[in-house]
Amino acid sequence: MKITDARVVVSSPGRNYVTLVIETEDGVTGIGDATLNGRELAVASYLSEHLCPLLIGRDARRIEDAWQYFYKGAYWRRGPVTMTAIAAIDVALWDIKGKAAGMPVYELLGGAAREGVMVYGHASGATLQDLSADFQHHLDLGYKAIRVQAAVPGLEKTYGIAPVDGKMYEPASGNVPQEDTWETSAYLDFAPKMMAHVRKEFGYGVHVLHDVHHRLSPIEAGRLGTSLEEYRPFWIEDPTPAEDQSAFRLIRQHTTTPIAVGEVFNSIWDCQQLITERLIDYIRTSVSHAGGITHLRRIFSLADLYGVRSGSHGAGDLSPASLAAALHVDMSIPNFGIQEYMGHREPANEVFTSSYTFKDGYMHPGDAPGIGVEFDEEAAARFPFDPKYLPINRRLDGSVHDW
Ligand SMILES: O=C(O)C(=O)C[C@H](O)[C@H](O)CO
Repeated sequence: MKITDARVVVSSPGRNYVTLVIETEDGVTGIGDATLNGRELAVASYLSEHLCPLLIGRDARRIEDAWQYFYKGAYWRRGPVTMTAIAAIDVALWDIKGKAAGMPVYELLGGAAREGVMVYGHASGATLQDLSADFQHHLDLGYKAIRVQAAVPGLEKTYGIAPVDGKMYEPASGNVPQEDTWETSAYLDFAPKMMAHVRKEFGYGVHVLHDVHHRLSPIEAGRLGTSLEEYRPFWIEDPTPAEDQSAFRLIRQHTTTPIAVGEVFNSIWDCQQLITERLIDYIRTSVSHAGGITHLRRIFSLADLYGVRSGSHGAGDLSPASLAAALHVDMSIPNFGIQEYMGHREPANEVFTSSYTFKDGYMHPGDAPGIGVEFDEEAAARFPFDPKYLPINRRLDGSVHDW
Protein backbone atom coordinates (compact mmCIF):
# COMPACT_ATOMS: atom_id res chain seq x y z
CA MET A 1 0.00 0.00 0.00
CA LYS A 2 2.23 2.78 -1.30
CA ILE A 3 1.88 6.39 -0.19
CA THR A 4 1.24 8.58 -3.22
CA ASP A 5 0.74 12.00 -1.62
CA ALA A 6 1.39 13.71 1.71
CA ARG A 7 0.40 17.35 2.18
CA VAL A 8 0.04 19.83 5.00
CA VAL A 9 -2.99 22.09 5.37
CA VAL A 10 -2.76 25.07 7.73
CA SER A 11 -6.15 26.60 8.50
CA SER A 12 -7.90 28.58 11.19
CA PRO A 13 -11.50 27.42 11.68
CA GLY A 14 -11.97 29.00 15.14
CA ARG A 15 -8.26 28.67 15.89
CA ASN A 16 -5.16 27.53 13.99
CA TYR A 17 -4.78 23.86 13.09
CA VAL A 18 -2.10 22.10 11.07
CA THR A 19 -3.43 18.96 9.41
CA LEU A 20 -1.40 16.32 7.59
CA VAL A 21 -3.20 14.42 4.83
CA ILE A 22 -1.67 11.17 3.54
CA GLU A 23 -3.05 9.40 0.46
CA THR A 24 -2.27 5.87 -0.75
CA GLU A 25 -2.34 4.20 -4.14
CA ASP A 26 -5.49 2.33 -3.03
CA GLY A 27 -7.34 5.62 -2.60
CA VAL A 28 -7.35 5.41 1.22
CA THR A 29 -6.68 8.74 2.93
CA GLY A 30 -5.57 9.31 6.53
CA ILE A 31 -5.20 12.47 8.59
CA GLY A 32 -3.09 13.51 11.57
CA ASP A 33 -2.94 16.66 13.70
CA ALA A 34 0.37 18.58 13.57
CA THR A 35 -0.72 21.64 15.56
CA LEU A 36 1.80 23.18 17.98
CA ASN A 37 0.07 26.19 19.47
CA GLY A 38 1.92 29.42 18.63
CA ARG A 39 4.59 27.59 16.58
CA GLU A 40 2.33 26.11 13.89
CA LEU A 41 4.43 26.97 10.84
CA ALA A 42 7.58 25.38 12.28
CA VAL A 43 5.88 21.95 12.26
CA ALA A 44 4.15 22.63 8.93
CA SER A 45 7.51 23.43 7.35
CA TYR A 46 9.33 20.51 9.03
CA LEU A 47 6.70 18.20 7.57
CA SER A 48 6.32 19.67 4.11
CA GLU A 49 10.00 20.42 3.53
CA HIS A 50 11.60 17.37 5.11
CA LEU A 51 9.20 14.51 5.91
CA CYS A 52 6.44 14.55 3.28
CA PRO A 53 8.85 14.01 0.38
CA LEU A 54 10.28 10.97 2.23
CA LEU A 55 6.79 9.53 2.73
CA ILE A 56 6.12 9.17 -0.98
CA GLY A 57 6.53 5.56 -2.05
CA ARG A 58 6.73 4.19 1.52
CA ASP A 59 4.40 1.35 2.55
CA ALA A 60 1.61 2.95 4.64
CA ARG A 61 1.08 -0.32 6.53
CA ARG A 62 4.51 -0.19 8.22
CA ILE A 63 3.69 2.21 11.05
CA GLU A 64 6.42 1.21 13.52
CA ASP A 65 9.01 1.29 10.76
CA ALA A 66 7.91 4.80 9.72
CA TRP A 67 8.11 5.94 13.36
CA GLN A 68 11.62 4.61 13.82
CA TYR A 69 12.69 5.92 10.40
CA PHE A 70 11.67 9.48 11.18
CA TYR A 71 12.76 9.40 14.84
CA LYS A 72 16.16 7.71 14.52
CA GLY A 73 16.67 8.80 10.93
CA ALA A 74 16.65 12.50 11.80
CA TYR A 75 19.68 12.01 14.07
CA TRP A 76 18.42 15.13 15.95
CA ARG A 77 15.97 13.43 18.26
CA ARG A 78 12.95 14.58 20.27
CA GLY A 79 11.75 18.15 20.70
CA PRO A 80 8.19 19.44 20.20
CA VAL A 81 8.54 20.25 16.49
CA THR A 82 10.00 16.87 15.50
CA MET A 83 7.70 14.84 17.74
CA THR A 84 4.55 16.69 16.66
CA ALA A 85 5.48 16.06 13.02
CA ILE A 86 6.11 12.35 13.70
CA ALA A 87 2.83 12.20 15.66
CA ALA A 88 0.87 13.53 12.68
CA ILE A 89 2.38 10.89 10.38
CA ASP A 90 1.77 8.14 12.94
CA VAL A 91 -1.90 9.05 13.49
CA ALA A 92 -2.52 9.39 9.74
CA LEU A 93 -1.04 5.90 9.20
CA TRP A 94 -3.19 4.40 11.98
CA ASP A 95 -6.19 6.12 10.34
CA ILE A 96 -5.28 4.50 7.02
CA LYS A 97 -4.77 1.09 8.64
CA GLY A 98 -8.18 1.30 10.32
CA LYS A 99 -9.90 2.36 7.11
CA ALA A 100 -8.19 -0.39 5.14
CA ALA A 101 -9.26 -2.96 7.75
CA GLY A 102 -12.78 -1.49 8.04
CA MET A 103 -12.28 -1.12 11.80
CA PRO A 104 -12.07 1.71 14.32
CA VAL A 105 -8.50 2.15 15.53
CA TYR A 106 -9.33 1.04 19.09
CA GLU A 107 -10.16 -2.42 17.70
CA LEU A 108 -6.68 -2.58 16.17
CA LEU A 109 -5.19 -1.59 19.54
CA GLY A 110 -6.71 -4.60 21.28
CA GLY A 111 -10.39 -3.68 21.44
CA ALA A 112 -12.48 -1.89 24.04
CA ALA A 113 -11.19 -2.25 27.58
CA ARG A 114 -14.13 -0.11 28.83
CA GLU A 115 -17.56 1.06 27.67
CA GLY A 116 -16.58 4.71 27.51
CA VAL A 117 -13.95 7.23 28.49
CA MET A 118 -14.56 9.54 31.46
CA VAL A 119 -13.74 13.10 30.43
CA TYR A 120 -13.33 16.32 32.36
CA GLY A 121 -14.59 19.70 31.21
CA HIS A 122 -13.38 23.17 32.14
CA ALA A 123 -15.38 25.48 34.45
CA SER A 124 -14.05 28.94 35.18
CA GLY A 125 -15.12 32.35 36.39
CA ALA A 126 -13.95 35.90 36.96
CA THR A 127 -15.61 35.51 40.39
CA LEU A 128 -16.49 32.48 42.52
CA GLN A 129 -20.18 33.09 41.69
CA ASP A 130 -19.37 32.93 37.96
CA LEU A 131 -17.37 29.76 38.58
CA SER A 132 -20.38 28.22 40.35
CA ALA A 133 -22.64 29.05 37.40
CA ASP A 134 -20.21 27.47 34.93
CA PHE A 135 -19.71 24.45 37.20
CA GLN A 136 -23.50 23.94 37.36
CA HIS A 137 -23.65 24.26 33.57
CA HIS A 138 -21.11 21.42 33.25
CA LEU A 139 -23.05 19.29 35.74
CA ASP A 140 -26.20 19.90 33.67
CA LEU A 141 -24.32 18.71 30.59
CA GLY A 142 -23.57 15.47 32.43
CA TYR A 143 -19.89 15.90 33.35
CA LYS A 144 -18.69 13.70 36.21
CA ALA A 145 -15.36 15.52 36.46
CA ILE A 146 -14.77 19.27 36.17
CA ARG A 147 -11.60 21.39 36.21
CA VAL A 148 -11.97 24.64 38.17
CA GLN A 149 -10.07 27.90 37.59
CA ALA A 150 -11.04 31.34 38.93
CA ALA A 151 -9.50 34.79 38.68
CA VAL A 152 -7.02 35.40 41.50
CA PRO A 153 -8.00 38.63 43.31
CA GLY A 154 -5.29 41.26 42.84
CA LEU A 155 -3.97 39.83 39.56
CA GLU A 156 -5.01 41.53 36.36
CA LYS A 157 -5.41 38.28 34.41
CA THR A 158 -5.48 34.65 35.49
CA TYR A 159 -4.82 31.56 33.36
CA GLY A 160 -7.84 29.55 32.30
CA ILE A 161 -10.72 32.02 32.61
CA ALA A 162 -13.17 31.83 29.71
CA PRO A 163 -14.44 35.13 28.28
CA VAL A 164 -17.88 36.33 29.37
CA ASP A 165 -19.23 36.13 25.77
CA GLY A 166 -19.69 32.38 26.32
CA LYS A 167 -16.87 31.52 23.88
CA MET A 168 -14.50 28.73 24.78
CA TYR A 169 -11.28 29.74 26.58
CA GLU A 170 -8.41 30.27 24.16
CA PRO A 171 -5.11 31.55 25.52
CA ALA A 172 -3.41 32.25 22.14
CA SER A 173 -4.10 35.78 20.95
CA GLY A 174 -2.57 38.63 18.98
CA ASN A 175 0.44 38.68 16.68
CA VAL A 176 2.74 39.35 19.63
CA PRO A 177 2.36 37.48 22.95
CA GLN A 178 -0.02 39.04 25.46
CA GLU A 179 1.74 39.76 28.78
CA ASP A 180 0.10 38.59 32.02
CA THR A 181 1.18 39.25 35.60
CA TRP A 182 1.84 36.70 38.33
CA GLU A 183 2.15 36.78 42.11
CA THR A 184 2.55 33.40 43.79
CA SER A 185 1.47 34.38 47.32
CA ALA A 186 -1.88 35.77 46.10
CA TYR A 187 -2.50 32.52 44.21
CA LEU A 188 -1.52 30.26 47.13
CA ASP A 189 -3.91 32.12 49.42
CA PHE A 190 -6.74 32.00 46.92
CA ALA A 191 -6.62 28.42 45.58
CA PRO A 192 -7.86 26.71 48.82
CA LYS A 193 -10.65 29.30 49.10
CA MET A 194 -11.75 28.47 45.55
CA MET A 195 -11.71 24.74 46.25
CA ALA A 196 -13.58 25.20 49.57
CA HIS A 197 -16.22 27.23 47.72
CA VAL A 198 -16.73 24.53 45.08
CA ARG A 199 -17.02 21.71 47.64
CA LYS A 200 -19.41 23.75 49.83
CA GLU A 201 -21.67 24.47 46.85
CA PHE A 202 -21.51 21.13 45.05
CA GLY A 203 -20.36 18.54 47.60
CA TYR A 204 -18.04 15.61 47.05
CA GLY A 205 -20.03 13.59 44.49
CA VAL A 206 -18.21 15.06 41.49
CA HIS A 207 -14.50 14.96 40.64
CA VAL A 208 -12.84 18.38 40.88
CA LEU A 209 -9.52 19.08 39.13
CA HIS A 210 -7.27 22.13 39.08
CA ASP A 211 -4.43 23.29 36.79
CA VAL A 212 -1.48 25.18 38.31
CA HIS A 213 0.10 25.59 34.85
CA HIS A 214 3.73 25.12 35.93
CA ARG A 215 3.89 28.24 38.13
CA LEU A 216 5.12 27.08 41.54
CA SER A 217 8.41 26.01 43.06
CA PRO A 218 8.43 22.46 44.48
CA ILE A 219 8.01 23.61 48.08
CA GLU A 220 5.20 25.99 47.10
CA ALA A 221 3.54 23.10 45.27
CA GLY A 222 3.89 21.00 48.43
CA ARG A 223 2.13 23.73 50.39
CA LEU A 224 -0.63 23.97 47.79
CA GLY A 225 -1.16 20.20 47.78
CA THR A 226 -1.37 20.13 51.59
CA SER A 227 -3.81 23.03 51.69
CA LEU A 228 -6.10 21.30 49.16
CA GLU A 229 -6.05 17.82 50.71
CA GLU A 230 -9.27 18.28 52.69
CA TYR A 231 -11.13 19.14 49.44
CA ARG A 232 -9.96 15.88 47.84
CA PRO A 233 -9.14 17.13 44.33
CA PHE A 234 -8.92 14.44 41.65
CA TRP A 235 -5.54 16.02 40.84
CA ILE A 236 -3.52 19.16 40.73
CA GLU A 237 -1.99 19.51 37.30
CA ASP A 238 1.43 20.84 36.30
CA PRO A 239 2.37 22.10 39.78
CA THR A 240 5.96 23.02 38.80
CA PRO A 241 7.87 23.51 35.52
CA ALA A 242 7.63 20.02 34.08
CA GLU A 243 11.15 19.56 32.76
CA ASP A 244 12.60 19.29 36.29
CA GLN A 245 11.59 15.70 37.03
CA SER A 246 13.37 15.30 40.36
CA ALA A 247 11.52 18.38 41.71
CA PHE A 248 8.45 16.19 42.02
CA ARG A 249 10.15 14.22 44.82
CA LEU A 250 9.86 17.22 47.09
CA ILE A 251 6.16 17.69 46.25
CA ARG A 252 5.51 14.01 46.98
CA GLN A 253 7.22 14.28 50.38
CA HIS A 254 4.72 16.93 51.44
CA THR A 255 1.30 15.99 50.13
CA THR A 256 -1.08 13.16 49.29
CA THR A 257 -2.92 15.30 46.72
CA PRO A 258 -2.62 13.41 43.40
CA ILE A 259 -0.27 14.97 40.85
CA ALA A 260 -0.72 15.11 37.06
CA VAL A 261 1.80 16.40 34.54
CA GLY A 262 2.88 15.91 30.94
CA GLU A 263 1.16 18.09 28.33
CA VAL A 264 4.47 19.73 27.39
CA PHE A 265 6.38 16.45 27.18
CA ASN A 266 7.19 15.01 23.80
CA SER A 267 8.80 11.66 24.58
CA ILE A 268 8.99 8.83 27.08
CA TRP A 269 12.37 10.20 28.17
CA ASP A 270 10.68 13.34 29.54
CA CYS A 271 8.68 11.32 32.05
CA GLN A 272 10.79 8.20 32.62
CA GLN A 273 11.93 9.28 36.10
CA LEU A 274 8.51 10.64 37.05
CA ILE A 275 6.95 7.28 36.23
CA THR A 276 9.58 4.82 37.43
CA GLU A 277 10.06 6.65 40.75
CA ARG A 278 6.26 6.93 41.14
CA LEU A 279 6.48 10.71 41.53
CA ILE A 280 3.17 11.34 39.76
CA ASP A 281 -0.27 9.74 39.63
CA TYR A 282 -1.37 10.72 36.11
CA ILE A 283 0.69 11.16 32.94
CA ARG A 284 -0.89 13.75 30.64
CA THR A 285 1.16 13.39 27.45
CA SER A 286 -0.83 14.13 24.31
CA VAL A 287 -1.13 12.04 21.21
CA SER A 288 -0.16 14.97 18.98
CA HIS A 289 2.87 16.27 20.87
CA ALA A 290 4.31 12.97 22.08
CA GLY A 291 4.87 11.04 18.90
CA GLY A 292 1.39 9.79 18.03
CA ILE A 293 -0.53 6.67 18.99
CA THR A 294 2.56 4.46 18.74
CA HIS A 295 4.64 6.45 21.22
CA LEU A 296 1.78 7.42 23.52
CA ARG A 297 0.99 3.72 23.99
CA ARG A 298 4.63 3.10 24.86
CA ILE A 299 4.47 5.81 27.54
CA PHE A 300 1.19 4.49 28.95
CA SER A 301 2.55 0.92 29.00
CA LEU A 302 5.54 2.06 31.06
CA ALA A 303 3.17 4.00 33.33
CA ASP A 304 1.02 0.91 33.83
CA LEU A 305 3.98 -0.98 35.31
CA TYR A 306 4.26 1.70 38.01
CA GLY A 307 0.59 2.27 38.80
CA VAL A 308 0.46 5.62 36.98
CA ARG A 309 -2.73 6.29 35.02
CA SER A 310 -3.31 8.24 31.81
CA GLY A 311 -4.88 11.70 31.72
CA SER A 312 -4.37 12.82 28.13
CA HIS A 313 -4.19 16.49 27.28
CA GLY A 314 -7.24 17.53 25.23
CA ALA A 315 -7.27 21.31 25.06
CA GLY A 316 -8.93 23.10 22.12
CA ASP A 317 -5.57 23.59 20.40
CA LEU A 318 -5.48 19.85 19.75
CA SER A 319 -7.65 19.33 16.67
CA PRO A 320 -10.57 16.85 16.51
CA ALA A 321 -8.12 14.43 14.82
CA SER A 322 -6.01 14.45 18.00
CA LEU A 323 -8.97 14.12 20.32
CA ALA A 324 -10.27 11.16 18.32
CA ALA A 325 -6.85 9.47 18.30
CA ALA A 326 -6.56 9.97 22.08
CA LEU A 327 -10.02 8.43 22.60
CA HIS A 328 -9.00 5.30 20.66
CA VAL A 329 -5.95 4.92 22.93
CA ASP A 330 -8.06 5.65 26.04
CA MET A 331 -10.56 2.94 25.08
CA SER A 332 -7.93 0.25 24.73
CA ILE A 333 -5.36 0.68 27.53
CA PRO A 334 -5.64 -0.97 30.96
CA ASN A 335 -4.46 2.07 32.94
CA PHE A 336 -6.77 4.76 31.59
CA GLY A 337 -7.44 7.50 34.15
CA ILE A 338 -9.32 10.40 32.60
CA GLN A 339 -9.37 12.39 29.34
CA GLU A 340 -9.49 16.18 29.02
CA TYR A 341 -12.29 17.43 26.77
CA MET A 342 -12.74 21.11 25.98
CA GLY A 343 -14.52 20.78 22.65
CA HIS A 344 -13.63 22.98 19.67
CA ARG A 345 -14.57 26.52 18.77
CA GLU A 346 -16.85 26.91 15.78
CA PRO A 347 -16.44 26.78 12.83
CA ALA A 348 -14.08 23.80 13.52
CA ASN A 349 -17.00 21.45 12.96
CA GLU A 350 -17.45 22.75 9.40
CA VAL A 351 -13.95 21.49 8.64
CA PHE A 352 -13.72 18.34 10.79
CA THR A 353 -16.58 15.81 10.91
CA SER A 354 -16.16 13.54 13.92
CA SER A 355 -17.81 10.28 14.86
CA TYR A 356 -16.96 10.57 18.57
CA THR A 357 -19.79 11.15 21.03
CA PHE A 358 -20.24 12.60 24.53
CA LYS A 359 -22.96 11.34 26.86
CA ASP A 360 -23.35 11.53 30.64
CA GLY A 361 -19.73 12.51 31.21
CA TYR A 362 -18.26 9.77 29.01
CA MET A 363 -16.96 9.87 25.45
CA HIS A 364 -16.73 7.12 22.85
CA PRO A 365 -14.64 7.37 19.66
CA GLY A 366 -17.43 5.81 17.55
CA ASP A 367 -17.15 2.82 15.24
CA ALA A 368 -16.27 4.48 11.95
CA PRO A 369 -13.19 2.89 10.35
CA GLY A 370 -9.89 4.61 11.19
CA ILE A 371 -9.85 7.43 13.75
CA GLY A 372 -13.36 8.48 12.72
CA VAL A 373 -12.65 12.09 11.73
CA GLU A 374 -13.02 13.41 8.18
CA PHE A 375 -11.24 16.58 7.08
CA ASP A 376 -12.82 18.85 4.45
CA GLU A 377 -9.94 20.60 2.68
CA GLU A 378 -12.23 22.88 0.67
CA ALA A 379 -13.91 24.08 3.85
CA ALA A 380 -10.49 24.54 5.50
CA ALA A 381 -9.42 26.83 2.64
CA ARG A 382 -12.15 29.27 3.71
CA PHE A 383 -10.31 29.84 7.03
CA PRO A 384 -6.74 31.02 6.36
CA PHE A 385 -3.95 30.86 8.95
CA ASP A 386 -4.18 33.62 11.54
CA PRO A 387 -0.87 33.94 13.49
CA LYS A 388 -1.35 33.95 17.26
CA TYR A 389 0.92 33.49 20.27
CA LEU A 390 0.51 32.05 23.75
CA PRO A 391 0.90 34.66 26.52
CA ILE A 392 3.95 35.17 28.65
CA ASN A 393 3.87 35.85 32.39
CA ARG A 394 5.76 38.53 34.32
CA ARG A 395 6.15 38.81 38.07
CA LEU A 396 5.20 42.12 39.66
CA ASP A 397 8.88 43.21 39.41
CA GLY A 398 8.75 42.71 35.63
CA SER A 399 10.81 39.50 35.41
CA VAL A 400 9.58 36.70 33.18
CA HIS A 401 7.87 33.82 35.01
CA ASP A 402 6.50 30.48 33.79
CA TRP A 403 3.19 30.85 31.97
O1 LIG B 1 -5.52 22.00 28.89
C1 LIG B 1 -4.66 22.31 29.68
O2 LIG B 1 -4.49 21.75 30.78
C2 LIG B 1 -3.74 23.39 29.33
O3 LIG B 1 -2.90 23.73 30.13
C3 LIG B 1 -3.89 24.00 27.99
C4 LIG B 1 -2.63 24.69 27.51
O4 LIG B 1 -2.52 25.94 28.10
C5 LIG B 1 -2.73 24.83 26.02
O5 LIG B 1 -2.88 23.56 25.44
C6 LIG B 1 -1.52 25.53 25.44
O6 LIG B 1 -1.62 25.55 24.07
